[in-house]
Amino acid sequence: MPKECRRKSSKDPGPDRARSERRAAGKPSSSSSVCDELAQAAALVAPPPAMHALPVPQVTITPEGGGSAREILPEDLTQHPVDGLLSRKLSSSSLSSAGSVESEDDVLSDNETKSKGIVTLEHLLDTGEVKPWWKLKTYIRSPLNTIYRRKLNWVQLAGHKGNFKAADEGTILKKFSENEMQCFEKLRDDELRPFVPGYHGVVEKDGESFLQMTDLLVNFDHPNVMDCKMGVRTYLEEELVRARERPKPREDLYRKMVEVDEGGPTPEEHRQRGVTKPRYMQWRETMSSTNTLGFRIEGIKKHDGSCRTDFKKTRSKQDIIKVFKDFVGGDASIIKSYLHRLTEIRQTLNTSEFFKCHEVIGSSLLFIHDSTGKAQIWIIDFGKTTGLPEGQTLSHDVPWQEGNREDGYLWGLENLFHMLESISNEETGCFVTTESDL
Ligand SMILES: O=P(O)(O)O[C@H]1[C@H](O)[C@@H](OP(=O)(O)O)[C@H](OP(=O)(O)O)[C@@H](OP(=O)(O)O)[C@H]1O
Ligand SMILES: Nc1ncnc2c1ncn2[C@@H]1O[C@H](COP(=O)(O)OP(=O)(O)O)[C@@H](O)[C@H]1O
Repeated sequence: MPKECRRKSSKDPGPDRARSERRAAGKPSSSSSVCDELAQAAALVAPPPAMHALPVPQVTITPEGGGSAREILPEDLTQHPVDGLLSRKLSSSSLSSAGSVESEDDVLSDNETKSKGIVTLEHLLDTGEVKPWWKLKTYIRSPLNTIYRRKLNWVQLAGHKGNFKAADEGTILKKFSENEMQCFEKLRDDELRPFVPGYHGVVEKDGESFLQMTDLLVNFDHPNVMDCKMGVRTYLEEELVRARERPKPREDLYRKMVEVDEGGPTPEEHRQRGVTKPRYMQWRETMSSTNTLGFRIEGIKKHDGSCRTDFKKTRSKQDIIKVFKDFVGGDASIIKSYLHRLTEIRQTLNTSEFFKCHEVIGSSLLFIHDSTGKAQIWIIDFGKTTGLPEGQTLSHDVPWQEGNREDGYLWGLENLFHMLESISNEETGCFVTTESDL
């Protein structure tokens, strides 16, 4: 897949390229136009079967995005990085929530590139309409615009910092990605439409392009949010090929690996102080439940404002069940609602034309519920979801082998479903939830 098909700001085509691509496609571009183990260096192996926030890292979402990762260039190296060989390992995502106006001074920032908590989004669009503050749930428009810039408190438990902006009420802006835009456009006519965020087109602001979409948290009151990244693989086959042909060990990924597991890098990688992207992603997959269950927990934000993103080593079924139970506060009815929604999603995925002919990599299921009992699950993040060549389809539930482009999405969904089902059964004593109950 070409570089422009990727979602992160650092890999995206950039505003100029994006603009000219849209121009070429005859699309409008005015600001009003509704216009991301332990592998030795060895061969690949198929995978086995209004916030009262507690202290969490705060960051300011800026148009520039997070810091860019420095790749170690071949000229930096004295030795060939990983002998051109790669093995299996794994990757992440993000979360959001409603909030209030803050002054510029209230906003903290840090140096990480990955978001892991409550963030403050800068408001980019202004319709000029002013509503009384008591009518505004998601954010408050301050009349003292010159003193306070409108900001939206949000929770982004994973994914890249700088990827989101606040927009008109009920919507958010995500940094433009050609790939994700194409997915949203195709999803408009697909059966999956009710399960993905509403797409409102591309918006250009201050020389940058964004995808405008519905803020899924807007109708929740102090929502609990969980991001589960789906699938057995979190990187594209092309990333593997590229790393094999031209390995670029990265120091930032090496550091992230060492932070979790000092023994993660091979002696060679320790010497280089760098690991390649697929190597890192495969390692992440193996450390977490991606390889063994086809999904993993990325982050959680609870109604009390507390956030957790330390799930890199959450791998066993028991640990995941514990996290889910804590997430729903032991409320069996929430689990039942989630099971119901998962059943609908599963049924729809089985008939969706879009799903049939796309490799779905790095996409997440966003679980949201609040104290009213409302519980929803949404399919988000299509930055690395890629169309297959004409006539090719995927089954999404067979093991991945390089070249078959399988993603293990349905296998993961099945495992996730059964895990929630087992919680439901436990929570309700001898009551057994079956599909006909849902
Ligand atoms: O979760 P951690 O361990 O921080 O690793 C991250 C996630 O896997 C990101 O995926 P996501 O955005 O889905 O969370 C991925 O971005 P891509 O999705 O672009 O692959 C990052 O790659 P780099 O951005 O290349 O560092 C990778 O460093
Ligand atoms: N439409 C949305 N409504 C509410 N929150 C969202 C929406 N889209 C994304 N998010 C939040 O932002 C996070 C990052 O989204 P994602 O699309 O995965 O970004 P990235 O491409 O940077 O990984 C998600 O985990 C979720 O919390």
